[in-house]
Amino acid sequence: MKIALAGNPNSGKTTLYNALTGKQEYVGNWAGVTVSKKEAKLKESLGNNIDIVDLPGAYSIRPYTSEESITTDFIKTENPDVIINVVDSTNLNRSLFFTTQLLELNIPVVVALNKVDISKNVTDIDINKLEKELNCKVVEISAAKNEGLKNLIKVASESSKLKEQKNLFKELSNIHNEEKQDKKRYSIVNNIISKVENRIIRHNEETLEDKIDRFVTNPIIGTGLFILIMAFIFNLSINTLGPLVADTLVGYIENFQDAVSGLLASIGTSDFLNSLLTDGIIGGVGAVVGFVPLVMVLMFMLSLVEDSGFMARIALIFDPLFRKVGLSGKSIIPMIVGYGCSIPGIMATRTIKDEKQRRLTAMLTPFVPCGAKLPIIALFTAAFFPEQGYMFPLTYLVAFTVIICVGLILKKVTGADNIKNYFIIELPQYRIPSIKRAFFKMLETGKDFITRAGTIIIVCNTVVFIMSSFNFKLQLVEDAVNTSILANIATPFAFLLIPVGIGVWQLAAAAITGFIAKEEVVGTLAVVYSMGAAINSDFELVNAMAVQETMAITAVSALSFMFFNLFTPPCFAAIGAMKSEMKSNKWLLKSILLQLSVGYIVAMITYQVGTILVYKELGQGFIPAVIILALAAIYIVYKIKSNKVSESEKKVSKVQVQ
Ligand SMILES: Nc1nc2c(ncn2[C@@H]2O[C@H](COP(=O)(O)OP(=O)(O)OP(=O)(O)O)[C@@H](O)[C@H]2O)c(=O)[nH]1
Ligand SMILES: [Mg+2]
Repeated sequence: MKIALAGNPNSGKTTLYNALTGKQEYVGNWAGVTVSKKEAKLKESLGNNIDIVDLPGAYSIRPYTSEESITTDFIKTENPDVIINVVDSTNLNRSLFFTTQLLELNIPVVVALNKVDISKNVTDIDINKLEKELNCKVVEISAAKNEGLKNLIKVASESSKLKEQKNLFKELSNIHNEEKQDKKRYSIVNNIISKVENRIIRHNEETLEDKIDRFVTNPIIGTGLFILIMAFIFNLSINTLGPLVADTLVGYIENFQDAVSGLLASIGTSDFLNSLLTDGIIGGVGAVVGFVPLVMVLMFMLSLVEDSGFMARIALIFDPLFRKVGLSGKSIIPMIVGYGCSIPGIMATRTIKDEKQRRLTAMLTPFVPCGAKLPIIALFTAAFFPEQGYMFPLTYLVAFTVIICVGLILKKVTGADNIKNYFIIELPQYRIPSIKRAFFKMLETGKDFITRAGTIIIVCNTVVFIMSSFNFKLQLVEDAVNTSILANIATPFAFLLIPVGIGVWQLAAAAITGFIAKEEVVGTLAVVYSMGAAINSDFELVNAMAVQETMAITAVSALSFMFFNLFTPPCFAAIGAMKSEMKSNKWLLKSILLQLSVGYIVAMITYQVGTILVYKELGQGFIPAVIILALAAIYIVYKIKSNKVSESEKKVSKVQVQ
């Protein structure tokens, strides 16, 4: 038997799905979290041979956004045996519109009145009357508290056997004008509500929550609060709790490295094999894994903030700003999700209706520093700016500025400013965040990171180590690494990076491997500079002096290298996600070119301007840098001009048609 979970966004379908199947799918306290359907078996303790399908939230059977159409398509084509319509009981009024539509599909429907744990003190719903009005079973549950689930499954199984569920709303489908039909439907819903619901707190009464919201959604207070919370979170994960855990872990890794090295020496393996294993693999992977605790602490904290309902308010505050750059407030949700990993972030763009805005958001989302970029930021800020604790959060602020500036340029270049859109985000209820959920999310992030370290990073590091140990004649190059295969391949790229201030083959090699996986930037640096012990165990993140000495670049170059890695195209996997979401090779190519140029130019400006300001001299490749910048400026101006011309041509041709 197949049960589909359908309902409005944020009604708790995924929470129910997780409770029924034992899965840990992403639950967020805002609308539009689930963007593709998920399917799994019901837990044995609740029943046998039942498949549960979780669907993206929808307000209507007639789809308005691409993830809503997944829901409609699924229900129409896959014929589930029964639909559980998950309804947020604190918001019955809005939910029933969709319920009445589901009831017209000739598939048995059971209404699961969810969140009864919190709705009892705002509203009183007469279940029996509601069942009569809708002519379907209504079951009270709390997905979050695991209440009423057994009964729900029992009722759903019984209902699935119903051959015919008499539909009380047939007359509606006879109204062919959509607008009229919707109006009629609203009036029917309102009529039902007036009979079954007795709200203790009326919709138009100001609750405590409303009062808090008036305060929090004030742009200045909200932004200030956001910055404070973020600063606290960053501080905790980068300066205190994170390093404390990282320290212990790095201690273990170092002991392991020594043990393996001792063991190999006692067996008498060759020097090369010994150093491949200890420096190349354990050292390189260890350099990456050492940062996992930071990422985990960060994810834990962000998940708590998300769950409290605060992030949805932030989206609302930033809406006007995002709108100015041709995006919508909805664009901020992919970007918040993108903190963890760009891939789900890019997928979350599906909730954006307008195709162009959707693609633009997918283009910009990878500029948000994802979890895999965190080791790069942590390493470089800690090694080159050990006294300037603000450098870490500042990096995120730079990323935000880059997004806004690039968005603005894109808007001018593509003419996306002509799009009118309305931002509807439901403000979810505030609540005490779930430690358990945050904990699971943290574990999952850690697991992902370690899995990647154990697969792709090991492979990359082995290849990098071998390539940096041999020359093209396959001779070991021991002391003259500058003649290694890796050095030979990376040198031409390093040449291109001279105006960026990072024209050394080691850095070029690290940046190239970063396209495979961003963690590998740190992994490669650990190999090419043999600095497995970059993260030391003396209660500070990295051994700043040691790193500065081995890398021998200026602080300004280090910053430029960091920006280059943050803003050039993301890893292969994220590029794949961009490809599948944009559904156009032309757009994909444009995005990659855009990201390459943005990364290059931001890093170049940082280096050239920084060198003049800090060291009072001209940076390397100053002249080429000026030329590149001038060309870029000319190109942008040209594009904007030609866009304006084509806009006015369009207007002219419209007039002619009329
Ligand atoms: N108090 C309470 N909160 C709940 C309950 N069920 C779900 N929630 C919360 O409601 C919010 C939305 O839950 P989700 O399961 O992500 O909602 P969804 O319907 O899958 O949302 P979309 O995927 O956006 O369509 C989360 O913050 C949940 O923790 C419940 O029974 N009680
Ligand atoms: Mg969901």
